[in-house]
Amino acid sequence: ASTGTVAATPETGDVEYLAPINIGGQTMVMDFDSGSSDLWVFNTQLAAASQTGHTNFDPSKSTTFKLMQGASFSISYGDGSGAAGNVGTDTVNIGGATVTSQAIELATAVSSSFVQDTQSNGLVGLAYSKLNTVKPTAQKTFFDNAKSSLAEPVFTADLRHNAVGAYTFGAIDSTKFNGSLSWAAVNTTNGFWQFSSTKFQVGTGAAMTVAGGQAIADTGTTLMLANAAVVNAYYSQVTGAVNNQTVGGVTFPCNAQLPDLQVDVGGNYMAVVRGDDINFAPVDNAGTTCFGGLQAISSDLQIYGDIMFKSQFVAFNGGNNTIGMAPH
Ligand SMILES: N[C@H]1[C@H](O)[C@@H](Sc2ccccc2)[C@@H]2OC[C@H]1O2
Repeated sequence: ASTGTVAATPETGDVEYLAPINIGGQTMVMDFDSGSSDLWVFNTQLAAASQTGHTNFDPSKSTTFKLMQGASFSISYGDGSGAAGNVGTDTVNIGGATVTSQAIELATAVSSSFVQDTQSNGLVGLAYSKLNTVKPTAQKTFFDNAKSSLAEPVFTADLRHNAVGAYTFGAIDSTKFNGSLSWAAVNTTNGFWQFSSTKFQVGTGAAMTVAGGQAIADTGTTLMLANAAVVNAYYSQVTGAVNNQTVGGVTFPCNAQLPDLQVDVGGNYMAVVRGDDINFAPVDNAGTTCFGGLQAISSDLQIYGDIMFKSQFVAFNGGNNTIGMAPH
């Protein structure tokens, strides 16, 4: 039984968290994404202009790479970005956890936001394999393939504000969080790490309820996207907060005192998201106006992204489909 741990390094401004994987002897720094289920890479098939600035996997240099005849992928993400291409298999090693025949999706087209993001050379999808986009046959995620050989059928995300954290496969390091993990049931119907989240509390204020509220834990989303009623209640407590359509969301004075936000996870745990972490980044050069890390989403499915992960250590249990959280 194996385990594997890799450093999770934030891009400047905590925009995303990157970690190295080894594919057929080549190290690729990747964006680990618990909100999708494709492992795709920048590679030597891409147009030269798209390859510029990236590490490009070269299948011809891997003695273990095999093309998957007739297979292709095409993925679109929540933010409108996307990638498409063909598919092969190779040995993938993430910090010591190894899968010998992992589907590697080789992009032949990627959207501009990926090309511009030169720190990232692809995504490692860690949601449920039912979301995988490979045709004619959907492929398993690295975690799904590795699960049976891991010491425990789990992976964990220990993401930090402006500091190096870790992704671990096969073990839960209890020195990385305070107290004990609170576990919630995962609803796997949509293929996400989805749980009920219906209760909220802004600072020490009154608790509020969003009937039927659901959320997903998504390491690939930078911010925290919650129900508009919750977001409005939160920013009603922040002097100078305005919904700034030009900038694309709520801003406030950078010196604002931001309350903590508590969100329930699975009905029996209130996860505290630190107010400081909800001050995401300045929008002006003078650094007087800041953009909120908590923003409204119109869909019923809330997306708890890196803003939440900076306050909460998260364990994903693929053995019993539960999600564990504890403050860190
Ligand atoms: N699960 C997330 C995914 O990882 C990113 S893909 C991505 C796009 C551009 C830059 C970096 C990553 C996208 O935003 C939210 C959702 O879709």
